[in-house]
Amino acid sequence: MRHSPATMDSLLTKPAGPAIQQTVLLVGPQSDAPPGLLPLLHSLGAQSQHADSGERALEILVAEDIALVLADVALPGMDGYALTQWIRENSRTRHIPVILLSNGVWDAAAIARAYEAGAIDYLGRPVAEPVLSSKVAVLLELDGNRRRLRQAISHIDSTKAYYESMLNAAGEGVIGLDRDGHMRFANPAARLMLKVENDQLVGADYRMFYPFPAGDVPHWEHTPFFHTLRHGKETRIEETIFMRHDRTHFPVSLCVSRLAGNGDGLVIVFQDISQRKALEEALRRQAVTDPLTGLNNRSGFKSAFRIALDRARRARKSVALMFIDLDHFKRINDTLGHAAGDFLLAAVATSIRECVRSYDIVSRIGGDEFSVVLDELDDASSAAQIAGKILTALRCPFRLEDGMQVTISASIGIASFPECSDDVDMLMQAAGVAMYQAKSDGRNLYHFYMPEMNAKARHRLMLEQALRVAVEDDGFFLHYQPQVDIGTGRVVGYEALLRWDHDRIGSIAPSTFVPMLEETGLIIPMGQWVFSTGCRQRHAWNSMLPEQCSLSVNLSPRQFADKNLVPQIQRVLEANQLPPYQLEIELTESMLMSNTEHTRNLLRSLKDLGLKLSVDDFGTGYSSLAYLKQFALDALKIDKQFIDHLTTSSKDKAIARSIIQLGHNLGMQVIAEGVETADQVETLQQLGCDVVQGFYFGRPVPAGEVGRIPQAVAVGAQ
Ligand SMILES: Nc1nc2c(ncn2[C@@H]2O[C@H](COP(=O)(O)OP(=O)(O)OP(=O)(O)O)[C@@H](O)[C@H]2O)c(=O)[nH]1
Repeated sequence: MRHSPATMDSLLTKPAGPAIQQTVLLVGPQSDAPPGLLPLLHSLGAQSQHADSGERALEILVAEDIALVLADVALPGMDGYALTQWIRENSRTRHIPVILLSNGVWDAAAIARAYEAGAIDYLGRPVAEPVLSSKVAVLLELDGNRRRLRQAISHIDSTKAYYESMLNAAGEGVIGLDRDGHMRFANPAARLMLKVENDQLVGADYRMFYPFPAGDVPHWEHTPFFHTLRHGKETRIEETIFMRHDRTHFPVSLCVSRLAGNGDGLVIVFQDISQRKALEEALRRQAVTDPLTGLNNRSGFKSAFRIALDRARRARKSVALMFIDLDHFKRINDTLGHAAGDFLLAAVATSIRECVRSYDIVSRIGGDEFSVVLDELDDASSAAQIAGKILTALRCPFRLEDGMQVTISASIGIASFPECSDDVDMLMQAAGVAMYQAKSDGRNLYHFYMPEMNAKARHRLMLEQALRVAVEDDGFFLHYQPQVDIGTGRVVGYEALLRWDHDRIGSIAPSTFVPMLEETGLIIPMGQWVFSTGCRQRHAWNSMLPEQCSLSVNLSPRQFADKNLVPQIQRVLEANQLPPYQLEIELTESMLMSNTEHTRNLLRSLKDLGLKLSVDDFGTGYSSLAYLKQFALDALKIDKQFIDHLTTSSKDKAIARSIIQLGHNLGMQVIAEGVETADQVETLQQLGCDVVQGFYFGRPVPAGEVGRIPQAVAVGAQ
């Protein structure tokens, strides 16, 4: 280790440790101490020890730290020469200066003998006090310097050991570079990370660990290290690459500082950040991957889609975005459980993957929503082929973990670049709109986005929002339409019909808002409202209407599936003291078709309550009639579409006749809906229909106007 002279000087002049204690050993007769010596020692801060023989002197020399020996030549036993020689030959004492004293004459032979033995000087007795003083003072000063130097070296050694142990223990790699970029030092951590031995490293230049792309090796002066050297400013590099001795690379973060002191070199402290980077990468991957299917998640999809669009833009190719939403997936979860749902989602992911090319981007962007980006298409219409292929693949039964087979379908919306838009979000929105169109057109379909869909979608969104407001703010009301006994002309019932008038749009058709209520689930609170409002109203009419006159209320599929339906109806009946036969529930064929335990239990419970049950829109749904014998139903309602052309179409007439006969044969009443003319009434009379309902007898009216409806009318040509 090199030190500047200034540093060395300060080490020598400023004692680094405790004050120096010097002892002078006088060997000879006690009374022969040279005059003035003891006061001199006192003035120099030194002390004395006395030995009257050479052997005793040896004991003291071994035991104590002596600064100077003044020994008589003539001693009992071992003489001064022998003592001096021993001192010189002993490693512990060889540095101690010895001055020999003699009462005799110092002739040439004696002087030669003294020097040969290792004495530093000789004096004859009587000793001249000034001579002795000057020699002792000089020798003690030299000894003092030696001791201070020894202290300083020991201090440096312990400081060095301290820093070395810190460097050795440090987890960070520490490399020392000289001003030309040559390595001077590397701590064990640096050597371990660089996989290099100390002797291979020291003297090698910075390129050993700091790689550059081939052909672009900057001169030392263009490195960040040299920059630090020149400007003295610490440089931190959050991420760069270092090279191991085996030429493999690894990422590091580092800090370069100029060495303190003469600034002749640099110290680089670095950390291997491979683990941190791997963790970051894992987190990044997690952030873009859907753990269930291993596909991109929504955010992974968006960035991959963005890249695909940029590429297509440059290559002037088309990109098609498909939005795939499974149909009625909720049912799978509800009936088979969430775990089966998850299993199916993973199987669907695999199935979709198998329908596309390996480089097409497949993602799961939500619960049961997938997307496919068909990259670099020559023509967007080939997306149609792939959509068809996906629909077919998804229609194939999937086998679940327990061996059970399930069949599903999907609805697909397709939007293409550049036709629809060149913006990621707009394309996603367009594909979503097209997908909803496919859903509302019956599902298991694909649709390409068309601009007019957007307006429709916006309109629908607006309506949906208005619908929510109306549900909360009591924006709905009921109208009541009379049902007339075709034989007597008496009003035998009223059908409660839900109505909605929007402030700005005006009256909105039930065919528009009822499916929306159903889809949004708002039908549950609305259905409840219809029951309680209708029943309250029916109760209020008690004095005005005959006791047998019933109120019919339509039930939606969601209400039908609602477990709370029966207790709710029961509560409403009780709250309004309504006898159950005054309430008729209108069901649709599709509800009755699902011959599940739930359906059977529900219908049984409704019947047990004493309610009347009728089948609405009969003849428009499924062709199976098996359910008619399964359940105890009270009435069939012939759909308006068979009534409209009843008098002109022999087929419609035949259908109406068949329905009436079927109903009667099964012990049910038959009600004709949408009756608008006297001819229709007459025909229905001829066919034996029981009850008629339609504009001919009265439009649906608010509750307040029901009182004005005559309770008996003339029916047809009686
Ligand atoms: N098993 C499972 N189900 C999920 C997951 N994420 C969402 N879902 C369910 O997927 C269903 C998605 O339903 P929707 O798409 O709204 O409706 P749907 O029943 O598919 O009906 P349509 O889309 O109108 O044909 C909901 O019931 C969600 O609870 C999931 O990670 N695992």
